[in-house]
Amino acid sequence: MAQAVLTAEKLNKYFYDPAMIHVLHDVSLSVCEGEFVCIMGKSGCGKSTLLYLLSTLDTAYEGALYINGIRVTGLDENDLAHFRNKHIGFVFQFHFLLPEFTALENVMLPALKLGKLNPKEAEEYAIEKLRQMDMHEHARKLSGKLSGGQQQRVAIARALINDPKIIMADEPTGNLDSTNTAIIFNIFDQLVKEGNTIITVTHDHDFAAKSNRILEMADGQIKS
Ligand SMILES: Nc1ncnc2c1ncn2[C@@H]1O[C@H](COP(=O)(O)OP(=O)(O)OP(=O)(O)O)[C@@H](O)[C@H]1O
Repeated sequence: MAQAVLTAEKLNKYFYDPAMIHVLHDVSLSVCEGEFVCIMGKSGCGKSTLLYLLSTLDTAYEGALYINGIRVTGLDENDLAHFRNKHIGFVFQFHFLLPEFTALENVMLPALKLGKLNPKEAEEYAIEKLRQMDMHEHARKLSGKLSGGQQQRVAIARALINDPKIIMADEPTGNLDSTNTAIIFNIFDQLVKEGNTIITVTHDHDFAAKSNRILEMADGQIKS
C-alpha cells in the first residue's frame, strides 16, 4: 500500500473578525504518495483555509499535521520555513511572481534560499525546470511581461525547483482559458506519474474529474 505523505488529525481553525468564526471543524484526512487530490466545495466553505494549514503556511490551528512522517505542528518558524522550502511546492492562482525579475530569476530564488546549489547550478537547474514547462525560450523575459498562462507555468517551475515531493495549489487554473487549463492539467498529471503528490483547491469540475480523488467540503468539514 502507498505510504501516507500527509496526515491531518482533527484540524480546527478559528478566525476572530472580531467575533469568533469556527471555519474548520475536526478535519482529518490522509493523502498517499502519488495521489492527485482536488479539494472542492462552495465558496466560503473553508478550502483555502484548509490548504494553508496543510501547506504549513498557517500555524494557528488546533489538531496535528504530519508531513513525510514529521510532525510539523509545533515546529518553530525557522524550522518550518526550511521544511516548507524543501518539501512543498506552492502554486497559487495569482502566482506571486516578482514582476520586475525575469522568469529565470523567479525560478532560481527558492533554490538560492535553500542553499544546496550555487548560483550557476541554480541557474542551470532553473533552465531545466523552465524547459519542462516549455518556457525556456522566455527565461530572460521579465515575468510581468508574460501572459497569464505563461506566468503560471513559470510559477510551477518555481514550485518544482527544489524537487519537492508534494505540490499544493490554490485555484491554479482559476484565471486561465481552457487551453492553458489543459496545459496545467497535463503538467500536473505528468508530475503525479513521476511519483509526486498534488493537493489542489479547484472550482473546475472537469479538472477535478480527471484527478485521483475529490474531497468535497461543506461548512468547514470534509463530507466525502
Ligand atoms: N483572514 C480571515 N479573517 C477572517 N475570516 C476569514 C479569513 N480568511 C477566511 N475567512 C473566512 O473563513 C471562511 C472560509 O474562507 P476560505 O477562503 O477558506 O473559503 P474558500 O472555500 O476557499 O472560498 P473560495 O472558494 O471563495 O475561495 C469564510 O467565511 C471566510 O470569510
